[in-house]
Amino acid sequence: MAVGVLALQGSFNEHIAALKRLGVKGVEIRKPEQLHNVTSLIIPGGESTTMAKLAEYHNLFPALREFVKMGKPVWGTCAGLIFLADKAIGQKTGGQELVGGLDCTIHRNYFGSQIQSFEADILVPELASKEGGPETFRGVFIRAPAVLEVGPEVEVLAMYPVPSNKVLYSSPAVEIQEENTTPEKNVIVAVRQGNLLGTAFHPELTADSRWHSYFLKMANGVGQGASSSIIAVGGADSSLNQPPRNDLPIFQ
Ligand SMILES: NC(=O)CC[C@H](N)C(=O)O
Repeated sequence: MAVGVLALQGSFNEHIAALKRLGVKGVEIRKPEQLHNVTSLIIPGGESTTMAKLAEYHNLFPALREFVKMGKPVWGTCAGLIFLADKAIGQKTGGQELVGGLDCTIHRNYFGSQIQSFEADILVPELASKEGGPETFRGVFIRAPAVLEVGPEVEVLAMYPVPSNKVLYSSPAVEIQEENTTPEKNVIVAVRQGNLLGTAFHPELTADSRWHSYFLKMANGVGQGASSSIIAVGGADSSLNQPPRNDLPIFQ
């Protein structure tokens, strides 16, 4: 079956295009019953409060929670990561509904407002060991969240060293200090807990397909003996083992 992409708001088209580059069909999901047609799901970045209101309007929360509980692979990028968190702080007044499932606390706008958005190369040891290619990945952080605390089941896949004079929110993240440098806080920006994957940045806005390829392998149960369930689309390179394309971020 195909990969679903929650298509209420945000960068769902970009995820579908990234999947297509890997030869996989992404299916837009707007209604609860459409989740029956897919075996995995991407929740894109966008604006989580708006996305939550739309999800509520379409009565999607119970079906999304059920999808997560059934152990189906779900990847949340940015606002999608906020959706998957068990707890979010920095929410608008009145809060917002979350899907939950990922045992962590997220700060919704950890790095500040829209104009504090940035790009940075982040170290991605787990991704590089599974997908090959460079040890770093170009992280596009757009009014990005960060993970403040994780539970024991959560695997940290990437951290970003933020100079502590730029840290807007104090968290128990690890502090590192070298001589003659500004102390840095290592902030968690990518996590995995079983079937759930979360990235605070936007891999769908870069030409490096390794996070999509990594998720497709989760979705295909590679290494767990499950049979392949992803639909390949014609015309694109359907190999998931192709060397990563690292030419540029789509948006620079
Ligand atoms: N690029 C993004 O998805 C930003 C998410 C944003 N911080 C929110 O609250 O929704």
